[in-house]
Amino acid sequence: MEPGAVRPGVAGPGAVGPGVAKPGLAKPGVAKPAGAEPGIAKPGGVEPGVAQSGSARDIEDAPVVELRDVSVRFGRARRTVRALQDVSLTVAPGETVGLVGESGSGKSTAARVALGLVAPASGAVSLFGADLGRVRGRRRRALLSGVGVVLQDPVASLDARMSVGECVAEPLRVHRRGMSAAERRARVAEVLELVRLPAELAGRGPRELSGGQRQRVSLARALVLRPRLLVADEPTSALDVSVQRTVLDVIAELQRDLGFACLFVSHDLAVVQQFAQRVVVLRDGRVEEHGPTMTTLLRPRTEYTRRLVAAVPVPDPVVQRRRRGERRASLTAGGTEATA
Ligand SMILES: Nc1ncnc2c1ncn2[C@@H]1O[C@H](COP(=O)(O)OP(=O)(O)OP(=O)(O)O)[C@@H](O)[C@H]1O
Repeated sequence: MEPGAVRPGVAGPGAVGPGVAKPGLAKPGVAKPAGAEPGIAKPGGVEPGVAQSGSARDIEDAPVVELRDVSVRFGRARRTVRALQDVSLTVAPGETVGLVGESGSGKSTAARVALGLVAPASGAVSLFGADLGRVRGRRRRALLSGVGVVLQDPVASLDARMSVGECVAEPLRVHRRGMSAAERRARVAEVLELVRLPAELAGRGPRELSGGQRQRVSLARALVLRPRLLVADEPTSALDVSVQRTVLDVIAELQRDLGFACLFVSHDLAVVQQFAQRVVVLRDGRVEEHGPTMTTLLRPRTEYTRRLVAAVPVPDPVVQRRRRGERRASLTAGGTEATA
C-alpha cells in the first residue's frame, strides 16, 4: 500500500464536515445526470460552495463526486507518464457510472483521484460538494469516510492477521469511536447478512474463505459505514466466472436497496452494460467518449470504442444481431473471413 493510501473500506461514510452539501440519496436505480451532458461535468460545473448555497434541489442533484479537467502525471522529466489529461466526469447521487478503456488508459488512476489517493497535477476534484484539494485533517477524513472501496484483489485488501469480523469492523473502530463492542458486532453481523454471508464467518480468517466469499467480505467492509459512494475497481476480474455473477448480483441488489452511487471500473463491457446508467470511455488518459451506456456501447461514435465493444463477447441479443449483420456486410463487400 502506498504512503497515504487508505485501506479499502476504511474510508466509509458518516459525519460530513460542516457546510458540506448533503446530496440526498436518489431513488434507488434512478440516474440523475448532473451535468449538461451525461457523464461529463459541465465546464465550470458545481463549484465547491455553490451546492451549499443553492436551492434544495441543487443540493440533491449535486454530484457525489466530480473530476473537473483533471490531469495526473507520474514520474519525472523524461520518465513522466501522463496518466490522465483533462479528464472530467461526474457521478450523481444513486447512479452508476462505468469507467472503461484499454489497459493503461487511466481507469484506476481516475478512481484513485476520486478516492483522494492521487492528487491531480491540475484540475479539481469535489467529493459531496467539497473541494478535495482544499480540505485537510479531520474534515477530509470525514469526507472520505463517505466512500466505500472494493478493489480487484480481495486477498491484498483484507489483512490476513485479522478475523473476518475484525476486518469488517475496522472502519467502525476508526470512524465510529463511540460505538460499543456489542453494537459493532451487531452491525458486522447485519452487513455480513446483507452480502449473503453467514454470521459464523466472522470468526474465521480471510484465507479460509473462497475468492467470492473474500470479495463479499471486502464489500461488507466497504458498506459497513453506509457510504454514499462505492468505488469498485474491477471488483470481479480476479474471480471465477461462476462466482462473478453472485458478487455482481449482491452489489446490484444492495445498490437498489441502499441507494449508494457507484463508480464502476471495468474492462468487461458486458458487466458495465448491465450495471451502469452512463459510461465514460478512457483512451490514453483522455475521455474518448461518454454518454448513456446503451447508446454509447451500441452506437459508439469512435473507432476506439467500437474496437472495445467488439473485443468482448457481449451476451446481448441486440449486439449479437448487429455483429452478425456487420460480419455479413463485410463478407458481401469481399472480406476474407470466409476463407479464414
Ligand atoms: N504509481 C504509478 N507510477 C507510475 N506510473 C503509473 C502509476 N500508476 C499508474 N501508472 C501509469 O499510468 C497509466 C494509467 O494507469 P492505470 O492503472 O490508471 O490504467 P488502467 O486503465 O486502470 O489499466 P488496467 O486496466 O491495466 O488496470 C499507465 O501508463 C500506468 O503505467
